[in-house]
Amino acid sequence: MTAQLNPRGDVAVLVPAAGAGVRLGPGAPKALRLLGGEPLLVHAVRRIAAAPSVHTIVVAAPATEVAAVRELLAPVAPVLVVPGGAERQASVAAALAAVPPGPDIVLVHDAARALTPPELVESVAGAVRAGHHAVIPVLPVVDTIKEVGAGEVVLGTVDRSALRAVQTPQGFRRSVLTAAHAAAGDPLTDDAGLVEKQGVPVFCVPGSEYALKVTRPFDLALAEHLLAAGH
Ligand SMILES: Nc1ccn([C@@H]2O[C@H](COP(=O)(O)OP(=O)(O)OP(=O)(O)O)[C@@H](O)[C@H]2O)c(=O)n1
Ligand SMILES: C[C@](O)(CO)[C@H](O)COP(=O)(O)O
Repeated sequence: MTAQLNPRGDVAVLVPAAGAGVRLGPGAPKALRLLGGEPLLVHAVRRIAAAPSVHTIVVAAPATEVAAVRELLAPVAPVLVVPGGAERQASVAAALAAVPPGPDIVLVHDAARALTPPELVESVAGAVRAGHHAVIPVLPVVDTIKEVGAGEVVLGTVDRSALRAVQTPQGFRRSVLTAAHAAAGDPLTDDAGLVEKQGVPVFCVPGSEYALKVTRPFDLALAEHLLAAGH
């Protein structure tokens, strides 16, 4: 099977899926844990593949699970699978290195955001296509945010009007993401952070509540409800 989805598409999506899922508790690597009877990664890839602009999907799998992940995803969508690294950033770099010639837009999307709608993939890619070299989906921060010091004593209340909670997929001109990873130092938690360090402006688009990251057991329970409700 070719690893290409839409040959006219201009978007490659990298899916870091090599994390352990420590915060979710003991079990299989998080991307392989079940949501509605199917691994999180299957849900994520199915939704990415439904986005019409997507040309190629590259999954960074846990190193010991590469063959199993290829087999798992074969009936879902044509994908390339590479071994991930010890940090998310290394997993993204490995997937980026495997993108074939062609796509000029690269999105990076956590397998853990399993219910992300295809429309968000399209809106992030569309903003890159429109001229923004780096694009992130964001949500407003809904809670009051406190800065806390030693002994759990509040130091102050943070002005949250300028704060945003950041999701994936994050989208980039391919050359911009490649240069940012080539220059990367200590691992950061997201790719936009690397691009910011290069002085490239990062543009925000509205995120989606359904793009929640399954991080803790509560998130998985919430995702189960959303899936059962048809998302
Ligand atoms: N070495 C790593 C670490 C993380 N990821 C991926 O990056 C995404 C976001 O990471 P997170 O949700 O924090 O996953 P984990 O690192 O698995 O979580 P934890 O810190 O609880 O172990 C996930 O899809 C995860 O599989 C990865 O590909 N390679
Ligand atoms: C990339 C990310 O999902 C954006 O919210 C997030 O930064 C991943 O961070 P984590 O600490 O590895 O969950």
